[in-house]
Amino acid sequence: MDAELFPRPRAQIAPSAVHLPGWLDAEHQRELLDACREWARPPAGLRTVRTPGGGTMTARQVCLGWHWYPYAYARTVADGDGAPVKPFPRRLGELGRRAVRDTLAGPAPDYDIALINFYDADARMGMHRDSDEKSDAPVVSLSLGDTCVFRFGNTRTRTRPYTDVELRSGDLFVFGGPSRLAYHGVPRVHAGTAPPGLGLTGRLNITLRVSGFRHPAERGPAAP
Ligand SMILES: O=C(O)CCC(=O)C(=O)O
Ligand SMILES: [Fe+2]
Repeated sequence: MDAELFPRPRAQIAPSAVHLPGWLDAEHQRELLDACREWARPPAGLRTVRTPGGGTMTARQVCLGWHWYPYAYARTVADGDGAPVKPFPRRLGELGRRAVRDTLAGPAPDYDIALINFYDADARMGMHRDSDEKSDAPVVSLSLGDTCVFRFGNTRTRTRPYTDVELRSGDLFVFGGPSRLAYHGVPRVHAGTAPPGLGLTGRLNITLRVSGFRHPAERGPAAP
């Protein structure tokens, strides 16, 4: 990571919601970026997500382990090329458990879902809750590339009170416990702020979740 004039401290943003700046060093960021480039390739690669209202999400996405689409999970890219979702890599599970150990007390979860979002300079993500899982295990979020504004709110409304946090390349954000279902979003990406040595134009976010699914029927509505 680039040397910083003032180190950014760890911060608790809400109960059981922790921001750990610079958690991944430059080498781990590059390794994760290389892996994301592989995962983004077809089949079951990076895609534009269409919402039921006829809109599209501006962040493009690829899923590992379980395929998320608005608003359920499937084993195949039910809203895309129909290919089986790529497996959830063991090393992401280890990374997720380490992330939780370094931020929150409590058991180390068995992660089985990764959502990888790619943001170009104009991409955003509206305020939403990660509520399609059947587990209250903490969500782990890793950022690579351009800095963004991550808005972390409350469990009741999409609006205030919320806290705007700057997430930079290598930062970790974990939210669980009473904040697991808090609304959050990305109102802004600062173009051209990625570390020069990383080799990424734009921003990648890797979100790890526990599905809690035991039976296929538990994953939500049937595929379209
Ligand atoms: O890009 C981010 O930092 C947030 C992503 C997110 O909230 C999600 O994928 O559900
Ligand atoms: Fe989310």
